[in-house]
Amino acid sequence: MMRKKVTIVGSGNVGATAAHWIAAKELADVVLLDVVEGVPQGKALDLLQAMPIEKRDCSIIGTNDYADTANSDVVVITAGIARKPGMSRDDLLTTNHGIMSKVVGEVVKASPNTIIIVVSNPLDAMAQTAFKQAGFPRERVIGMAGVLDSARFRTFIAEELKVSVENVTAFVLGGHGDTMVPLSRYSTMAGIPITELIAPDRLKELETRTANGGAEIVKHLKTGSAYYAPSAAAVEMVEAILKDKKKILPCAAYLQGEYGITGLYVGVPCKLGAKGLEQIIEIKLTPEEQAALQKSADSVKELCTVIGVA
Ligand SMILES: NC(=O)C1=CN([C@@H]2O[C@H](COP(=O)(O)OP(=O)(O)OC[C@H]3O[C@@H](n4cnc5c(N)ncnc54)[C@H](O)[C@@H]3O)[C@@H](O)[C@H]2O)C=CC1
Ligand SMILES: O=C([O-])CC(=O)C(=O)O
Repeated sequence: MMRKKVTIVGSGNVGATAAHWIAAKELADVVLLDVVEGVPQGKALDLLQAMPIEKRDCSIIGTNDYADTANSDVVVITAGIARKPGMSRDDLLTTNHGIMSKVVGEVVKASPNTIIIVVSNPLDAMAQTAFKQAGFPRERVIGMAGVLDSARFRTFIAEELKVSVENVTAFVLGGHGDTMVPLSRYSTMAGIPITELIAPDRLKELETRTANGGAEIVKHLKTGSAYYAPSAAAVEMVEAILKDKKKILPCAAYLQGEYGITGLYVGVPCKLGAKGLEQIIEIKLTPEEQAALQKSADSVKELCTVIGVA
């Protein structure tokens, strides 16, 4: 059987670490691409030389040439600038919009049948940019944010309840920004709703920490933003697609009336399989939850309007 091929555009912190997770899981051959000469080549060669130690067989190449990315099964786009302390993700909008538009044009020429996973920020507006630029059906352009935000929420819940992270499920919906919507009502410990286990005030604190999860790490790092959990989250999506797992994950998807939202990328529960986005799961929301989701969608729309992709 031919191995699958995954291209990662942007070989910085998130991109290179995503390559690391893919290789460690032996999921696919990896092509790391960047505009900077030498960096993708050096990181790819270094990672490749870890394979005998890790007992994994993957080809890993670094390049500046999209010809090497031809016919990728999945392309993960992490190209762009990351924020520093004092910045919001929205401050990256114009620069990353320019980068995303260029990158997607090249990706699509080299791999017209690929599935694109967008990671660059501000996430939902960048997914919308990629979707419009690619001209692909919505099934093949998906944004990564909800898996990360939910993983943060799960981490905090597991710490609070002193249980294994494996026992905790959680959903965070909405745009990947301050207005994201951690859905405590649909989050569980061993199947028990956490709303029955954690007092409302404390739960609110965990939700707020989740919504500020990215900024908390930026404040520590000072030179950039999170990358271990973000890259692991993107790779969970890659794995669900390559293995046709039909896995339900919160992802940014182009809504066409679901949740009362049309023509916009927003984080919702999605089924991922070999075709990419295979289904959007509509869960019943309370009026407060629906209003919070709508508010989040409104802030995504504002950004999309600024860059002309609304
Ligand atoms: N969706 C999410 O949940 C998350 C999104 N991010 C975003 O992901 C992006 C990448 O973050 P990091 O890897 O930490 O940044 P980084 O600065 O370490 O890496 C970005 C890389 O993109 C490359 N690049 C810039 N323009 C390019 C182009 N035209 N073509 C190819 N490569 C290009 C740069 O040379 C650099 O190597 C940022 O926008 C960040 O905000 C980061 C974490 C989570
Ligand atoms: O905070 C950032 O800028 C990077 C990101 O999206 C996250 O870690 O959630």
